This record gives sequence, structure tokens and C-alpha cells, in this order.
Amino acid sequence: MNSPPTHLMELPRKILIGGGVVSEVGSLVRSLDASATEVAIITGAVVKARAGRECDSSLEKALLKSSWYVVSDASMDTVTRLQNKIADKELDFVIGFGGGRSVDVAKMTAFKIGKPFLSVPTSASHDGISSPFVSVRGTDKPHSVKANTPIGVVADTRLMSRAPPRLLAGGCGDLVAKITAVKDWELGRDEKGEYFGSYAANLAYMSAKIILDESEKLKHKSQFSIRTIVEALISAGVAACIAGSSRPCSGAEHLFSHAVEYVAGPSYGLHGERVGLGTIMMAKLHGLDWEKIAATLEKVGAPTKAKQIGLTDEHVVKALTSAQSLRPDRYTILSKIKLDEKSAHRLAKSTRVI
Ligand SMILES: NC(=O)C1=CN([C@@H]2O[C@H](COP(=O)(O)OP(=O)(O)OC[C@H]3O[C@@H](n4cnc5c(N)ncnc54)[C@H](OP(=O)(O)O)[C@@H]3O)[C@@H](O)[C@H]2O)C=CC1
Ligand SMILES: O=C(CO)COP(=O)(O)O
Ligand SMILES: [Zn+2]
Repeated sequence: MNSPPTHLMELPRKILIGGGVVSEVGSLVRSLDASATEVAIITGAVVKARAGRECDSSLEKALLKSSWYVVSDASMDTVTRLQNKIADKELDFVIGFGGGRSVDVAKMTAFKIGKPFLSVPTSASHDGISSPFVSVRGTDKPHSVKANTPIGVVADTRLMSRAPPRLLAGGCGDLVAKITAVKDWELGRDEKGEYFGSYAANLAYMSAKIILDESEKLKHKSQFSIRTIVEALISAGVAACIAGSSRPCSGAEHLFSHAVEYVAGPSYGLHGERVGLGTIMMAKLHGLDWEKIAATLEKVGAPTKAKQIGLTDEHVVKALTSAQSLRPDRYTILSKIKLDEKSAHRLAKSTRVI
């Protein structure tokens, strides 16, 4: 048997979580680097208007100079523009403050200019908040690529509780996905001899299981529910750090989501919403209890039907039949069970996704 691959595991050093912790961003930066003087903050317009002042005053209190940049898309063009703007600054940190888009753009910009990255997510919508992976448009890949792990994470559950509820439900979709993602990884091990990290796989699986076990409580969207969901997302991101790839977190259900973006466009549903739909269908292909997954998603307010996010039957069938070709090197259930239009339609129909 081959020895496992070599990779450098980088994990976040400090994770601050709780209601109102956005007012401690400055002190966390200080605690990570006592001599820091200047930071760049990459954010979105809505988040800046809602919580920019609180974050800014925490930086001022910690005697940190800050420059703010507002982004409205997650593309390599935006990353390059930012890189040019901040290249001549003496920055100690780049901070991503906002939803997945802002966090990703900041993570990629920090990676490009070789500066430490601090993740300050304001929505509990996916596991990129603590992982080294970024999904930006304009790379040659439809899936995430590796940058650097955030050196710290500041997760303000109060700010998250004020985000649109869809984002939190999307986070649950990204979490239940780990059930099929881990199954796909096992398949890669069993059928292709791929390296399988049991620890990372178990960690990712656990973050899905908590959503399945506690969906009744989670539907109330209290600060406690948000805390559970964020911890599970952070933990899934850490599983990806340990695995050295997004393998424990992303399988055929993510391929379906990437394919939806490809065939229908990026504006159909949130990442976690699309992934949740994919999980229902891939669970059926794996012979798992897909009805339980659908019931869980429904309970937490995530879509279980394609039309809820504006997708037509044709979009779904096309995405199912093209998904695996977007990442041929990632062996999944769709490599083993090849879907044609007829079987894809049957799968989507039988799981009530269409
Ligand atoms: N790195 C990775 O591994 C992964 C990355 N992604 C990427 O993440 C992005 C999707 O992230 P997602 O968070 O779902 O969506 P967005 O980042 O697009 O955020 C959606 C909206 O919610 C707003 N928002 C965020 N937080 C709050 C808040 N507290 N209060 C009010 N409004 C808020 C944002 O405002 P504003 O206008 O201020 O931004 C934005 O308008 C995609 O680009 C996707 O590709 C997805 C999965 C994994
Ligand atoms: O969304 C992700 C993990 O939840 C990243 O997955 P991909 O590597 O498939 O883009
Ligand atoms: Zn995901």
C-alpha cells in the first residue's frame, strides 16, 4: 500500500465566538501580533452599513490603522484590483468581514500578497469561514482552490442572527452535505485506492450528524442554534485543513451545485441551498436515508425542491448529467453510477427534487 500524501496542515490559531464579538476584532488582532499597526478590511456594502462602525471602533481602540474596501462579487478581477490597491501598504493583516463572498475575496487577496488572513464571517452559510479554500470566479476551476488557512476566526453570533435566515439554512445544507461527501471519499478509497483520512472524515461527518440529530431545536434559530451551526461549520473547515483538500466536505452533491452554476448561472440559490438539493439526490444513489435528509432540510427552512430556487427540471437534469465532468479526478458516486437524461430525471423525480 502507498504511504499517505505529505501536506502541511495549517489550522486557525485563535477562534473567538459569541454574541457581540465583532467589537473585539481589534483586540484579537493585537493578541495575534502585538506589534501590528495596519490592517485592510474587505467587506460588502450591506455588512459595512450594518456593523462597520462597531468593527472600526474596535480597531481604533486597539490603535490599528485600517483601510476599508467594499466588494460586490467574488472574482479574480476583484482580487487583482484589490491587490493593486493595497500592494504598497505596510499591512500586517487582511481581514475578510462579511458573507462568503467577502471572506473569499479577502482570503485570496491575502494569499496573493503573502499576508496573514483573519476571517470575520457575518453569516453562517458555509464552511469556507475556517478553511484554506476559496471559490472565486475567473480561475480555471469551477470548484474551490487552495489559499491559506485563516490565522484567526471571529464569529459574532449576534450579527449572524440578523443576517437573512436563508443564509443560516444554507449553512445547514452545506453541513448535511458531509454525509454524502464522506461516502464519496470512502468510495474513492475502496475503488481507486485514494488516500482516506479517517480522522478528517469523522470530523466532517460529525458536523453533519449534529444537524440531523438537532434539527428540531435548530429550526428556532436562537443564538444557541446559530452557535451549534457555526461551530459545526468551523469544525468542517478544520476537517478540510487536516485532510489537505476539500474532500471530507465536498463530493457529488457539491459537483451538482457547481454544475447548476454552470448550466443555469450563479444567481440560482445560495451555495448551501444547491448543495442541500444535491445531497438529497446523492444520498438516494448511495442507498442512504435521503428522506431523513430532506426532512431535516425542510425543518431548518432550506429548500428541498429545485423550483424553490428557480431551477427548472431541465436545469436539474443537465446539472446531474454534467456534474462529474467538472471534476473528473474526484471520484464520487456519479463516477460509479453514470446518469443519462432518463435516469437523472428519474432520480430527481423519485426524491421529489423536481
Ligand atoms: N471558500 C469556500 O470553501 C466556499 C466559498 N463559497 C462562496 O461563498 C459565497 C457565498 O457566500 P454566502 O455567505 O452564501 O453569500 P454572500 O456572501 O453572497 O452573502 C449574501 C448576502 O448576505 C449579506 N449578509 C451577510 N451577512 C449579513 C448580515 N449579518 N446581515 C445582513 N446581511 C448580511 C451580504 O451582504 P454584503 O452585500 O455586505 O456582502 C450579501 O448581500 C459564494 O461566492 C461562494 O462561491 C461557498 C462555499 C464554500
Ligand atoms: O464548498 C466547499 C466545501 O463545503 C468547497 O467545495 P469544492 O472544493 O467542491 O468547491
Ligand atoms: Zn460547500
